[in-house]
Amino acid sequence: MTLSIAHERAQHKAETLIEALPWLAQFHGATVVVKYGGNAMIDPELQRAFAADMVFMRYAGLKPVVVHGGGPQISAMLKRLGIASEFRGGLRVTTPEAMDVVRMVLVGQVGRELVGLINEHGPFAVGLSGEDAKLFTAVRRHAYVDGEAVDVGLVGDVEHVNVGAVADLIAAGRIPVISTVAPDGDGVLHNLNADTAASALAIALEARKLVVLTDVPGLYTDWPDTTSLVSRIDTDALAELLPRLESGMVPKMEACLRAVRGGVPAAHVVDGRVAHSTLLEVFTSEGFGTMVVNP
Ligand SMILES: Nc1ncnc2c1ncn2[C@@H]1O[C@H](COP(=O)(O)OP(=O)(O)O)[C@@H](O)[C@H]1O
Ligand SMILES: CC(=O)N[C@@H](CCC(=O)OP(=O)(O)O)C(=O)O
Repeated sequence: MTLSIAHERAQHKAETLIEALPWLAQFHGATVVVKYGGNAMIDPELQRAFAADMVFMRYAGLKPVVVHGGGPQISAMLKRLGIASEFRGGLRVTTPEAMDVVRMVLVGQVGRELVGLINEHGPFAVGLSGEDAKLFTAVRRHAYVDGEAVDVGLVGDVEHVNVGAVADLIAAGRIPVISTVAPDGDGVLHNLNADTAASALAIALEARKLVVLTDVPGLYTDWPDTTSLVSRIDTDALAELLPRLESGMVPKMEACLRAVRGGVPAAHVVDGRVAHSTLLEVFTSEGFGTMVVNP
């Protein structure tokens, strides 16, 4: 390699590092809630990149909190066990038998794997479920299909968030990794949609950002027309668009809307198929994906 090429490469690396400076200054000390899901949770290389991003954020002085999904893993385990499973209005119909499997997979498998990947970098990640230290209290909810309320069994919304245990872990420099099952007021365990739970937690923690990983570049206002991808949308425009969105995006965009209306300054949907998508969103000037903000 000639000296000029080596200099050029070094210069490029320095430019990339220095581009992060204003974002490091802006977000130092900020709590960022990240919903981990989609391909980033299935592909081993993307899994490792995600774990590294959380540790990078932590060393950069931010306070990442991870809420993970696991829908595909739950479906696979239910199938292996011969337990029928279906979704209604974007929510899994959850019988008591299925609930046991949801808890086993989310808390005992998906959560554990992510904790292990993060902890390859040091003693950072601690796994919790909504049951731990009463983190979440669930209230049973219905799904809506063509405007009609339908019973989907042990499925809950977050009624109350008790941030104590998560705040303690953050204060101790840990990275909380949260699985979204939670008891209702009577102690009966419910299955929570992970996007919804991430949003409730971001509000309760007064997070500066909610970042939701998905398998598309962002929100399309006219799905699947690829020219309709938006980089920024305000909550009024999003609320107006929401009834016209298709099922996959509904819980995600509802979660972003609720978070921003609940006081989180910005919520982002980013493409988890791109390695290090969370870092790109937080530390680069272009941003990444779709950002939801107040009008
Ligand atoms: N308006 C839209 N903008 C973007 N994606 C959409 C839209 N409408 C439907 N989708 C679909 O929603 C999917 C994301 O939802 P889902 O698969 O439930 O997410 P995840 O598995 O990441 O939690 C996208 O992969 C896309 O196929
Ligand atoms: C009520 C409900 O549907 N719960 C989800 C919980 C997991 C989740 O939300 O995972 P993703 O983010 O990967 O979709 C389920 O049982 O699949």
